[in-house]
Amino acid sequence: MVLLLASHGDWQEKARREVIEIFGNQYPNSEGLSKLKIMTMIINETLRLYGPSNGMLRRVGREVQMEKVVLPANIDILIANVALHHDPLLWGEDVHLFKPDRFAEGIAKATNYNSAAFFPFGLGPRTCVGMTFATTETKIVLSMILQRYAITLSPAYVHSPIPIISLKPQHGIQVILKSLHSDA
Ligand code: HEM
Repeated sequence: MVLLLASHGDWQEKARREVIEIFGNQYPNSEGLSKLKIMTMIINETLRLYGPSNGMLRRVGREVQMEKVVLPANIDILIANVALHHDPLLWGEDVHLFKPDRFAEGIAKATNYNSAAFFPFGLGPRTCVGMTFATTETKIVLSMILQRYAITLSPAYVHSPIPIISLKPQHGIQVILKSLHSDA
């Protein structure tokens, strides 16, 4: 998210305005966190483009037919949510662009009510148990950064997302933080 906000100053500004409107310069509180609409859109769009999970492994228990495809028993399959998150048929030709507006009216609307189009935390009974914790933590940390710093991308940054168990920036993410308060 920090990378995407560093390279999309307009969204960084929108997110900061929302944070200041809701929290001012105070620590984030739980009531305010539930009101962060712009930030929720940004989190969802970030998870769509660069979600940590590359896919989910499953063992096929018994032979199943899915339309023309037959899956034999006892094979392992990878359900690549990352492929679905980048499918132009589901998201449109601008699928590779960072456009949080897609989520302006929620996930159901963004996916055209297709729950299998966006599942960064998995689907069904094994859905991530840390989902609420992870999103709440992200909102708190990001709010506190945006209250204090303007973020720009360092010229040293080289874009190279790489799947090593989860998706990682191969060479790290170098950003420049500029304090928004003269006394900080
Ligand atoms: C942005 C952060 C995170 C993402 C994108 C994420 C994603 C996922 C995904 C896709 C699965 C499903 C795996 C599968 O079905 O095979 C999963 C499962 C799980 N996650 Fe997360 N996760 C995140 C953060 C966390 C955190 C912070 C915790 C713990 C505090 C956590 C704990 C778990 C556990 C225990 C499972 C296994 C649930 C089960 O099998 O019943 N996750 N996560």
